[in-house]
Amino acid sequence: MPNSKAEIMETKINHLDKKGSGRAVVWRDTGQENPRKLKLMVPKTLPGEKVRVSVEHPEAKRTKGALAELLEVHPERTAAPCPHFDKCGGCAWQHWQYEGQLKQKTAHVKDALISQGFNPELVRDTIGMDKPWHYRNKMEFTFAPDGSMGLHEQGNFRNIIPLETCLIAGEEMTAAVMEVADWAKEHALSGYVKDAHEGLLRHLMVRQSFITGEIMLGLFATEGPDGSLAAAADQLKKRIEQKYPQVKSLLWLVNTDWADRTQAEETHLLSGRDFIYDEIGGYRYRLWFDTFFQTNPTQAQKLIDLALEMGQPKETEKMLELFCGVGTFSLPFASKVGKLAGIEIVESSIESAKRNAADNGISNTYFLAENARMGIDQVLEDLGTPDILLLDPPRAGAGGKVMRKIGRAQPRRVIYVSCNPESFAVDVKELEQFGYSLKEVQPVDLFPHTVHVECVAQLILKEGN
Ligand SMILES: C[S@@+](CC[C@H](N)C(=O)[O-])C[C@H]1O[C@@H](n2cnc3c(N)ncnc32)[C@H](O)[C@@H]1O
Repeated sequence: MPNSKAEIMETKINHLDKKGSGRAVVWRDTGQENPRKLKLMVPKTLPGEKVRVSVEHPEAKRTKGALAELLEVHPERTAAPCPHFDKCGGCAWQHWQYEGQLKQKTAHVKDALISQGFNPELVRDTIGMDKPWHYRNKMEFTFAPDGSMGLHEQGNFRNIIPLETCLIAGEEMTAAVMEVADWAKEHALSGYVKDAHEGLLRHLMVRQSFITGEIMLGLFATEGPDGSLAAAADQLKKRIEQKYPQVKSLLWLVNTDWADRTQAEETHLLSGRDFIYDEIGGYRYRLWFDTFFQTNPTQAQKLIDLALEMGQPKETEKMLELFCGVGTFSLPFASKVGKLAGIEIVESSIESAKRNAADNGISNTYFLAENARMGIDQVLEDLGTPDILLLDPPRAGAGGKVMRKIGRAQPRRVIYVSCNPESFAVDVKELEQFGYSLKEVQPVDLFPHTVHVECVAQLILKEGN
């Protein structure tokens, strides 16, 4: 229901924040001697746009405004093609022509480097996608209390928008997901209610290999598929097997935890095997439901190619890789260097990395399940000074301690793959004191229509070090 206290205000969008929403300032006349400053966050707007905004809490110092009318329009504004765009929290920028999004991502990386005193000329233009739609090979949908399924509403995480389509998910995946949604509706199965900690269905995870075509469906529920649920589960199995033969793994996963994560205490295999095969760069990978794998395989291939181009691996060289996951960068590099050691904190990913190396006939690798900060000393002792060091840390970055250990180890070339320009800039700054210079930074767009940007960067040890 619209708030009767809501005020309509006119303002101009100054800039975009980290989540891709417009930011503006309004000086409100409150009848007092001085007007009051109100900082506004206005989603789905673009820099420079003049807008009329509806503000539900005008008395606050900072709050959110809903776009009511566009008075002056950004030249790169376009009609968002997805019917869910206005509400869905999945995409921030479908209303911005793709070229504009890419320019913004390049500027974001440059700003992060400038903040640490680097030359922004080192940053190349962001590499985009030829077709920036249906690029995601993995999605997680949530069940609402009434058993309908969809994506979280922007700014109102508890609200679920029932799914009709998703323009960033692989098309075949969405069709299989809709089949599960119909099945849940026909059996009148309840969705989980977080506050009351009751209800049955929580999430549906879907992943597909765009190369092998294999699909995995993982249904997260608070009870197992037995007793009163056995018949419904059996029907789901038959339905999926008949209509979607490309689903090679259908899992019923039990999660009774209060935490709303896609984790499982019990795994029940309804159909197929408990993993699917995927491929990237000609290497084959087994993916279980909880395996981290690059979600945009087309662009991930570009990251790998860039890392190889910058790293120039040679047969006689030794390499150390930190945060190696299941080996997405390790396998292509291992086939070019003499020896490769990889460190990763998640034990199951390291088990996968070992198996993936073996499945692909690669035998010059050594993988260690350990925190990078601790594991690096151990591996350096065995390996000696690596010629190449590649790191691909999570969003928080590698951190000062790890970076200083890298600096002291003195590898000749460092390749940094990053998903967060800010933590990347802080991390690489640490290496300057050890004689490294940043050579180039190549942003790559792995998540079109969102604010995220990845980078591959090369640092080299200056002569005389
Ligand atoms: C951005 S992912 C990169 C994975 C891999 N390079 C890939 O492309 O699949 C970051 C990885 O770092 C791992 N990780 C997070 N914290 C870590 C730590 N302290 N030490 C080692 N690995 C860590 C995560 O489990 C994850 O696999």
